[in-house]
Amino acid sequence: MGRYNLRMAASLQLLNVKAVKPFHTVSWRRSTPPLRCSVAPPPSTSHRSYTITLLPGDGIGPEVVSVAKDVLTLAGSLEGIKYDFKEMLIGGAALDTAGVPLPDETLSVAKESDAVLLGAIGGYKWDQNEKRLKPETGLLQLRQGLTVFANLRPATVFPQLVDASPLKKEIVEGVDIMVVRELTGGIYFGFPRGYGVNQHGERIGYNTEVYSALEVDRIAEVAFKIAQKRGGKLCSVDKANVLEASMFWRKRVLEKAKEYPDVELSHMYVDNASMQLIRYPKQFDTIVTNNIFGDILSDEASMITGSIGMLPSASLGNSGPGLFEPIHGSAPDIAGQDKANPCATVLSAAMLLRYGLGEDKAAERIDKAVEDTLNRGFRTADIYSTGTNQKLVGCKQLGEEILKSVESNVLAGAV
Ligand SMILES: NC(=O)c1ccc[n+]([C@@H]2O[C@H](COP(=O)([O-])OP(=O)(O)OC[C@H]3O[C@@H](n4cnc5c(N)ncnc54)[C@H](O)[C@@H]3O)[C@@H](O)[C@H]2O)c1
Ligand SMILES: CC(C)[C@H](C(=O)O)[C@@H](O)C(=O)O
Repeated sequence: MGRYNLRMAASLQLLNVKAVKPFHTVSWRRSTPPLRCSVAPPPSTSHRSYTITLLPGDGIGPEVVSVAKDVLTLAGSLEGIKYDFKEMLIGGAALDTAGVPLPDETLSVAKESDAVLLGAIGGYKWDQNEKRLKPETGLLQLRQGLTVFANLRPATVFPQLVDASPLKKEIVEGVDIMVVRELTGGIYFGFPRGYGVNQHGERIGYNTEVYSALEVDRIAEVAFKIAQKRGGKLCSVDKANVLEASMFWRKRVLEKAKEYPDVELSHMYVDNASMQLIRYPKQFDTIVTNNIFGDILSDEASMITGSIGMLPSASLGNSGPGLFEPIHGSAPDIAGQDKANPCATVLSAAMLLRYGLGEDKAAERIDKAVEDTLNRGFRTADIYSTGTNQKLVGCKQLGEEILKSVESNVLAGAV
C-alpha cells in the first residue's frame, strides 16, 4: 500500500463522497472526483499496512481506546489490513511522565503515521495547572500541529436508542445532523490573550475571537461540499448580531455560497440554534460553525442521540494524517470503573478507516457491528433503559459483544 496511499488518503479529499448520511450506514467512495487534489487509487485487494498512532490519554481514554483498537484490528484483518500501532503519551499521562502535555515525540510520531486515534485527556489532578501545563493544551497543540481544521461531528440517532434520549421520541427519531466545527482557529487560538490589569486597576483575563478570510473560506468550503452530498441544506451558526468576528464569518460564508447554488444556506444566531436543536432538531442537516460554538453545540446535539458516549468525530486537514476521537472527555467520574460507553471511540475508528484511510469496507464492518450489538440489546449504563429486555454491561463486555458482531456478520454474510 505504501506511503503514497496513506498520505493521499488521510486528508480532506476523502470528503468527496457520494453521501454523508447517515454516518453509520453511509457508503464512502474514493472514486468520486477529488475535493482538492487527485485521489489515491482504491485500496488493492492485497494486504495493506498502516501505521496508527494511538493516544489513549487519561481517565476513560485508555478503556475506550483498548476496545476500539481490538475492533479496528479484527475488522481490518477481515479486509486484509495490517496495522503498526504506535502508542504514545498525551495529556495528563504525558505531564506525569514527560512534564509536558504533548511531548515532541508524540507529535512527530503522529505526523508520520497514517492516522491518529485519541481517547480523551484531562482530569481533576491537573485542573489547577497553569495553561501551558494543562492536558487540554496538549490536545490543542496536537490539533494545531496536525493542522486538522475541519472537525466533523455527526449526531445521528440510532433507531435502537430512540428511548435513550431524554427528549421525546417524536423529536429525536430520524435526527441526522453533521456539525462541521472549525477546529484550529477562533477564540481558542486568537491573540491577544492572557491576564492583565484594566484601566480601573482591576485584574482581568482575556481572549480574542479572530478569524481570517482563509480560515472561514476553507471550513465553509468543506461544509458546503458535505451539505451537497447530504440533504443539500447548510446552516451557518454565528453571533453576527453582536460579534465582528461573526459578522465577518457570515460575509465570507455568503461569498462562498455563490459557488454552491445547489445548497440551501441559512444563518442562525448561536443562542437560537441551541434552542432549536432541542425544539426541532430535524430541521438541521449540516451545520457549520466556529470553534467554540461547535464545541458547545456538538455536546448539546449528543443528548439528542441519547449519550455523549455515542458521538465520534473526525478532524481533517488538507494533507497529513487525520485525528479521530470521541467528542466526550475523560469522564473522571466513571474512570477506572468499566462503565464507559466505548461506542463513540469505536465509531471514531470506523471514521478513521473511512475518512483517514479510504478503507470503506472495514469501516462498514464496524458500523454494522455496533448496530448489531445494540440490536442484540447490549447497553452501557448511559444508554440503558430500565424496564426493558436490555442487558446492562460494562465497557469491556460491550467491546467483546461488538467483536462478536464483527465475527457473526461475516458468518451471516452481512458485510
Ligand atoms: N477531547 C477530549 O479529550 C475532551 C473533551 C471534553 C472534555 N475533556 C476533558 O475531560 C475532563 C472531564 O470533562 P467533563 O466532565 O466536562 O466532560 P466529559 O465528557 O468527560 O463527561 C461529561 C459527562 O459525560 C459522561 N461521559 C462522558 N463520556 C462518556 C462515555 N464514553 N460513556 C459514558 N458516560 C460518559 C461522564 O461520565 C460525565 O458525567 C476535563 O478535564 C475536560 O477538559 C476532554
Ligand atoms: C478538552 C477541550 C480542549 C476540547 C475542546 O474544547 O475542543 C473538548 O471540549 C472537545 O470538544 O474535544
